[in-house]
Amino acid sequence: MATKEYTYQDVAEHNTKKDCFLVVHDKVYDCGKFVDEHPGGEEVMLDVAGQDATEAFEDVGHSDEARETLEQLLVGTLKRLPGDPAPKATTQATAAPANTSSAGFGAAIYGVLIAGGIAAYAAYQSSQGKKLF
Ligand code: HEM
Repeated sequence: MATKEYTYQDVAEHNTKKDCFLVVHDKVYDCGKFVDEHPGGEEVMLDVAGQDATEAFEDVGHSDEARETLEQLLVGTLKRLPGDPAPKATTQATAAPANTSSAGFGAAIYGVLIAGGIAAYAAYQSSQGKKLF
Protein backbone atom coordinates (compact mmCIF):
# COMPACT_ATOMS: atom_id res chain seq x y z
CA MET A 1 0.00 0.00 0.00
CA ALA A 2 2.79 2.36 0.91
CA THR A 3 4.74 1.87 -2.30
CA LYS A 4 3.29 4.76 -4.27
CA GLU A 5 5.66 7.59 -5.19
CA TYR A 6 4.48 11.18 -5.05
CA THR A 7 6.31 14.21 -6.38
CA TYR A 8 6.38 17.44 -4.38
CA GLN A 9 3.85 18.79 -6.89
CA ASP A 10 1.45 15.86 -6.24
CA VAL A 11 1.63 16.42 -2.48
CA ALA A 12 1.11 20.19 -2.83
CA GLU A 13 -2.31 19.54 -4.42
CA HIS A 14 -3.58 17.97 -1.17
CA ASN A 15 -3.63 21.10 0.95
CA THR A 16 -7.17 21.34 2.35
CA LYS A 17 -8.67 20.19 5.65
CA LYS A 18 -10.47 17.18 4.11
CA ASP A 19 -7.63 16.35 1.75
CA CYS A 20 -4.41 17.00 3.64
CA PHE A 21 -1.08 15.36 2.76
CA LEU A 22 2.06 15.97 4.82
CA VAL A 23 5.67 15.01 4.16
CA VAL A 24 7.74 13.87 7.17
CA HIS A 25 11.26 12.54 6.56
CA ASP A 26 10.53 12.09 2.84
CA LYS A 27 7.47 9.89 3.45
CA VAL A 28 3.98 10.97 2.44
CA TYR A 29 1.09 10.83 4.94
CA ASP A 30 -2.63 11.32 4.29
CA CYS A 31 -3.83 13.30 7.31
CA GLY A 32 -7.30 14.16 5.95
CA LYS A 33 -9.09 12.03 8.55
CA PHE A 34 -6.70 13.00 11.35
CA VAL A 35 -6.76 16.82 11.16
CA ASP A 36 -9.92 17.01 13.33
CA GLU A 37 -8.48 14.59 15.90
CA HIS A 38 -5.00 16.14 16.23
CA PRO A 39 -4.36 16.95 19.94
CA GLY A 40 -2.24 19.94 18.88
CA GLY A 41 -5.17 21.42 16.92
CA GLU A 42 -6.05 21.61 13.24
CA GLU A 43 -4.45 25.04 12.62
CA VAL A 44 -0.86 23.78 12.90
CA MET A 45 -1.59 20.86 10.57
CA LEU A 46 -3.22 23.10 7.97
CA ASP A 47 -0.22 25.48 8.11
CA VAL A 48 1.93 22.72 6.62
CA ALA A 49 -0.75 20.94 4.51
CA GLY A 50 0.70 19.80 1.17
CA GLN A 51 4.24 20.63 2.35
CA ASP A 52 7.29 19.19 4.08
CA ALA A 53 6.27 19.13 7.76
CA THR A 54 9.42 17.37 9.05
CA GLU A 55 10.76 20.37 10.96
CA ALA A 56 7.35 21.30 12.46
CA PHE A 57 6.71 17.68 13.50
CA GLU A 58 10.16 17.17 15.07
CA ASP A 59 10.31 20.57 16.80
CA VAL A 60 7.26 19.64 18.91
CA GLY A 61 8.99 16.47 20.17
CA HIS A 62 6.03 14.21 19.38
CA SER A 63 5.70 11.02 21.48
CA ASP A 64 6.20 7.45 20.21
CA GLU A 65 2.41 7.14 20.20
CA ALA A 66 2.20 10.11 17.82
CA ARG A 67 4.78 8.42 15.56
CA GLU A 68 2.69 5.21 15.52
CA THR A 69 -0.37 7.21 14.52
CA LEU A 70 1.73 8.82 11.78
CA GLU A 71 2.74 5.40 10.39
CA GLN A 72 -0.93 4.42 10.09
CA LEU A 73 -1.47 7.39 7.79
CA LEU A 74 1.39 6.47 5.43
CA VAL A 75 0.44 6.42 1.73
CA GLY A 76 3.80 6.52 -0.04
CA THR A 77 7.23 8.05 -0.44
CA LEU A 78 8.34 11.40 -1.77
CA LYS A 79 10.07 11.48 -5.14
CA ARG A 80 12.21 14.61 -5.30
CA LEU A 81 12.68 16.18 -8.71
CA PRO A 82 15.46 18.65 -9.59
CA GLY A 83 14.43 22.11 -8.39
CA ASP A 84 12.24 20.82 -5.52
CA PRO A 85 12.88 22.24 -2.03
CA ALA A 86 15.74 20.46 -0.20
CA PRO A 87 14.88 18.03 2.64
CA LYS A 88 14.22 19.87 5.90
CA ALA A 89 17.08 19.32 8.35
CA THR A 90 16.29 18.52 11.95
CA THR A 91 17.51 21.00 14.56
CA GLN A 92 19.67 18.35 16.26
CA ALA A 93 21.82 17.85 13.17
CA THR A 94 22.77 21.53 12.96
CA ALA A 95 23.30 21.97 16.72
CA ALA A 96 25.93 19.23 17.12
CA PRO A 97 28.81 20.72 15.07
CA ALA A 98 28.29 24.16 16.69
CA ASN A 99 28.79 22.62 20.15
CA THR A 100 31.95 20.81 19.11
CA SER A 101 33.55 23.95 17.70
CA SER A 102 32.76 26.02 20.80
CA ALA A 103 34.35 23.29 23.00
CA GLY A 104 37.45 23.43 20.78
CA PHE A 105 37.59 27.20 21.19
CA GLY A 106 37.44 26.85 25.01
CA ALA A 107 40.34 24.37 24.99
CA ALA A 108 42.42 26.74 22.80
CA ILE A 109 41.94 29.59 25.31
CA TYR A 110 43.33 27.35 28.12
CA GLY A 111 46.35 26.53 25.93
CA VAL A 112 47.08 30.23 25.33
CA LEU A 113 46.75 31.04 29.06
CA ILE A 114 49.14 28.25 30.11
CA ALA A 115 51.71 29.19 27.44
CA GLY A 116 51.43 32.86 28.52
CA GLY A 117 51.98 31.88 32.18
CA ILE A 118 55.16 29.96 31.35
CA ALA A 119 56.49 32.86 29.24
CA ALA A 120 55.76 35.37 32.04
CA TYR A 121 57.52 33.11 34.59
CA ALA A 122 60.56 32.77 32.30
CA ALA A 123 60.69 36.56 31.74
CA TYR A 124 60.49 37.19 35.50
CA GLN A 125 63.28 34.70 36.27
CA SER A 126 65.59 36.16 33.61
CA SER A 127 64.89 39.73 34.82
CA GLN A 128 66.12 38.59 38.25
CA GLY A 129 69.36 37.48 36.58
CA LYS A 130 68.69 33.83 37.28
CA LYS A 131 69.41 31.06 34.83
CA LEU A 132 66.36 29.77 33.03
CA PHE A 133 65.21 26.26 34.00
C1 HEM B 1 0.30 13.53 10.85
C2 HEM B 1 1.12 14.17 11.60
C3 HEM B 1 0.93 14.35 13.08
C4 HEM B 1 0.52 13.44 14.02
C5 HEM B 1 0.14 11.98 13.82
C6 HEM B 1 0.48 14.15 15.29
C7 HEM B 1 0.09 13.60 16.49
C8 HEM B 1 0.08 14.24 17.70
C9 HEM B 1 -0.23 13.63 18.97
C10 HEM B 1 -0.65 12.17 19.18
C11 HEM B 1 -0.11 14.59 19.92
C12 HEM B 1 -0.32 14.43 21.44
C13 HEM B 1 1.01 14.52 22.16
C14 HEM B 1 1.97 13.43 21.75
O1 HEM B 1 1.58 12.24 21.81
O2 HEM B 1 3.12 13.75 21.36
C15 HEM B 1 0.27 15.81 19.25
C16 HEM B 1 0.50 17.02 19.88
C17 HEM B 1 0.93 18.16 19.26
N1 HEM B 1 1.18 18.31 17.93
FE1 HEM B 1 1.04 16.88 16.50
N2 HEM B 1 0.88 15.45 15.09
C18 HEM B 1 1.17 15.60 13.76
C19 HEM B 1 1.60 16.73 13.12
C20 HEM B 1 1.87 17.92 13.74
C21 HEM B 1 2.38 19.09 13.08
C22 HEM B 1 2.73 19.19 11.59
C23 HEM B 1 2.49 20.05 14.01
C24 HEM B 1 2.99 21.43 13.69
C25 HEM B 1 3.58 22.24 14.50
C26 HEM B 1 2.05 19.50 15.29
C27 HEM B 1 1.99 20.17 16.50
C28 HEM B 1 1.60 19.62 17.70
C29 HEM B 1 1.58 20.35 18.96
C30 HEM B 1 1.96 21.83 19.17
C31 HEM B 1 1.18 19.44 19.94
C32 HEM B 1 1.10 19.69 21.44
C33 HEM B 1 -0.29 19.89 21.92
C34 HEM B 1 -0.30 20.06 23.42
O3 HEM B 1 0.50 19.41 24.12
O4 HEM B 1 -1.13 20.84 23.89
N3 HEM B 1 1.68 18.19 15.09
N4 HEM B 1 0.40 15.57 17.91
